[in-house]
Amino acid sequence: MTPNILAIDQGTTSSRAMVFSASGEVKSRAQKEFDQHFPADGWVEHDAMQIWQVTSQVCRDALAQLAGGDAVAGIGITNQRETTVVWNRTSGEPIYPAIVWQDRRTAETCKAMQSAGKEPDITDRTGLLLDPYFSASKLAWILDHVEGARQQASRGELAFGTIDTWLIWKFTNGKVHATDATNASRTLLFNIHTQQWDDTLLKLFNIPASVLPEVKDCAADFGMATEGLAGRHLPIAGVAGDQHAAMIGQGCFSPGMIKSTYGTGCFALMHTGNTAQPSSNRLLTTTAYRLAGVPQYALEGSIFMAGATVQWLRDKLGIINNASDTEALAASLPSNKGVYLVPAFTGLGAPHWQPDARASICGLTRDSGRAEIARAALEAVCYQTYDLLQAMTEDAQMPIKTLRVDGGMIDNNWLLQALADITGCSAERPSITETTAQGAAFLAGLQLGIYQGLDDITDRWQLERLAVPKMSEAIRTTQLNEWRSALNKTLQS
Ligand SMILES: Nc1ncnc2c1ncn2[C@@H]1O[C@H](COP(=O)(O)OP(=O)(O)O)[C@@H](O)[C@H]1O
Ligand SMILES: O=P(O)(O)OC[C@H](O)CO
Repeated sequence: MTPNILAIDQGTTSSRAMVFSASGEVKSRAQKEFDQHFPADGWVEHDAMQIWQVTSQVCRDALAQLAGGDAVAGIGITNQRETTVVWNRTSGEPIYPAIVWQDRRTAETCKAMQSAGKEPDITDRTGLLLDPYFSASKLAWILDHVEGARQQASRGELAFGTIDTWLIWKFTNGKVHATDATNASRTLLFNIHTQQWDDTLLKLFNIPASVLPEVKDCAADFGMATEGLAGRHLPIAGVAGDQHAAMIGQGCFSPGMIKSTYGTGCFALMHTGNTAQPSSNRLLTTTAYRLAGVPQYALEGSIFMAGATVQWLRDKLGIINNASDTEALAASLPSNKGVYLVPAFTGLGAPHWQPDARASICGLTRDSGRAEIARAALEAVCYQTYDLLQAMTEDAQMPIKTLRVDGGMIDNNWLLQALADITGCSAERPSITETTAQGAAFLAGLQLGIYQGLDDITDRWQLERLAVPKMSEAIRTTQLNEWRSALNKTLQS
């Protein structure tokens, strides 16, 4: 019997379930969006119960599409990271909506802690910055704002989790309260060097240890899923945050390998080996993955608006009908004609971390039209990637070995080539671009003995298209200088 694996990719806007065969082909898939709630300026919430219902529904749908003889050996879970859920251990009901990673309600708390000089020590322990993005201040907010929550927590009645932990709890009917080392690494409560919850950080954020889940390897026994699967019982055997799972799916297992995902935003991670490399460029240091108790580390940089800028062209400017229209528009021009779009719509992420910066378009003339703007939107992603790669190679003190790309935006062949041209680095697109779900399936497969080790996974990675840099050095330098000038104007305004 061929063993298949059910991979769950619980993202920010939708839940996906995909069944992969042992050789890595997609046998079935189902996807469903869920509601986004914006109750106040800068607040973003999800209904954790709805996430559970939608996620278990897509699992049932993907399983129902399988042929009668298709056996499923187990489940891998990957998820939007940092999003924070607190629930009652007895009722299994959340005590407050999930506070999403994008939520900024704790900005003032973080600023006050920064002013009190707390950030350097926190960064040393966690590899992260003192920012509302991460879970700790969100968790403290829930405990402080839901009536009676602190008392319930002190009686051991509450559980905290990121979305992986919440789903594991629901699938196992409250039998397992666990997370993996990558998700734990995004909470600001986990020491990435000792790979344990850190008492100093718990004290600093006023978090009782009683709410925390057990931290396991990415390939481990996370219990038996007995709920939500229409009567099936399947072991949960692999868990990783989505960007970390994409590293696994892209086979980035040695220092200098980078995976960069271009969806709504862009997240680039560079493997840096078995020591956590601190950043002097305000990149994040994080656990890339942990197998058999041994952590591997990565440097991470994020761009807030990648495909989201293309959505803006479609939904707000109305200059394209579909995201894919940008490809022909960009290709229709012989050059960018000096037009640059700095997509700081929600501030700028790494390495700038300027939450108050706002977007701009520079270099417009009477002659400029939709093609110039569409091209500038695509090029912006390439310049920002260049900036991240520069910061990464400087921090890691190692050259780039490979740049593997994925995500919905990278279907765009013009963008793929521009990425190689502007970064000066060959960009590799794999045949299966659902690398996040595939990574979760690989992790479960490792635990279940379907794969014997990482070499098995490396062997399964297949190149679909390679973009080699072709742009002349002179044009590249000019464009990078003009980008820098547009960026500086934006940062100074
Ligand atoms: N051919 C294309 N060219 C440019 N952008 C695209 C293209 N196809 C999709 N996108 C963009 O990619 C994003 C969708 O990618 P996806 O990986 O599904 O994102 P996410 O997982 O973050 O929801 C959208 O923001 C869309 O605008
Ligand atoms: O759900 P995505 O793909 O937008 O990813 C979200 C990230 O994990 C947030 O850190």
